[in-house]
Amino acid sequence: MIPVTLLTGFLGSGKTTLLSRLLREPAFSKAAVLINEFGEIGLDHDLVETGDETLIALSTGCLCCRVSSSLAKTLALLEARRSAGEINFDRVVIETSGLADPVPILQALAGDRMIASSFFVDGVVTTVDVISGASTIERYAEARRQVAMADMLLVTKKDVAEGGFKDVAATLGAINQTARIMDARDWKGDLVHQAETSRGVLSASMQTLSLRLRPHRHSYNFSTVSIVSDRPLSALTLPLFLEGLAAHLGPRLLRAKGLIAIRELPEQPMAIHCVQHMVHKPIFLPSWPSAERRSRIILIGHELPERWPGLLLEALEAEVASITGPAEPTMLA
Ligand SMILES: Nc1nc2c(ncn2[C@@H]2O[C@H](COP(=O)(O)OP(=O)(O)OP(=O)(O)O)[C@@H](O)[C@H]2O)c(=O)[nH]1
Repeated sequence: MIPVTLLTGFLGSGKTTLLSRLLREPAFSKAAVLINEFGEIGLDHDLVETGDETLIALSTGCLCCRVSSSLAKTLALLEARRSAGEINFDRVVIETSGLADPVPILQALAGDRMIASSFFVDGVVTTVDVISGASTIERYAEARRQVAMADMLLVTKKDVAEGGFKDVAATLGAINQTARIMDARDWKGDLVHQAETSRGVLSASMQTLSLRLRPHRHSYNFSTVSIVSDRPLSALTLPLFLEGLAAHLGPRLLRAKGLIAIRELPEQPMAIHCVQHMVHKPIFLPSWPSAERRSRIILIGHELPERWPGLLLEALEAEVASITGPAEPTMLA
């Protein structure tokens, strides 16, 4: 039986960062990884380093609403290829989208006979951001369900807000009395369930949860805006763009992330991240992770305007180029 770890947590709470670290731990060095993102275009699979054949981006869309059948098919295919000796993995990690409800995903895993005969869930790991975790839990039912279903609650970004841990831990403990709560940096990948007990424990917690919380339904009409540009952007444009977005969209913007081709450094894409009001420090990757070299920016939130974020980026880029020198012709989609 192959263990499956479900890695969940609200938008921007640190799932991909944790996963990248986890895959360097010996216990996870032969893990197959399935990544699901909310937007139309995915980025996370480009930000995680692992063997190409065992890193699979599940068709974008919310795993809990639309793609649980593709999850079952993907696991079945992985198992068939493993049995045929074509690929090698000894565990699976599923990173859900930040808006996913874990319950329908666990139900899909438990309800499929083929999956249940080859895989078992060894734990639900939920990341919670110490900066915005408590307010997110208050505002979004999705975040509460992710916390309620967890076996491990991993508090992230403690390095940025050391003092917030106790408060977040108290909020988490009030929702889930049985999960371990710890600093994400201290977790080495140990999990709780064994093959023999996994199904019973999980169905008991799913039942308890369904008594406590209303059935799965997203709390808002979440949407995404994708911006794709095939010419490099000026490094100066991006902070202006992110500030402009934050100022105009306020709490409706939950997440912005992107991989950007920078005019000044075209061989090293810049990864940008905004999580609610917080703009994280951009990081230059050493090289492009795949053949796709266009800049891609994804915004996730509710009541997002479809057109003007792209127009804003274009206008700011033109303005910056007028000061710093001309850029190549624009191609924003
Ligand atoms: N300082 C600090 N930053 C962190 C930590 N964990 C994650 N981040 C930053 O938070 C931002 C979002 O992290 P991700 O790992 O992409 O979050 P995610 O949960 O995978 O995001 P989605 O998949 O979009 O839901 C990035 O800029 C990370 O570098 C942490 O422990 N400390």
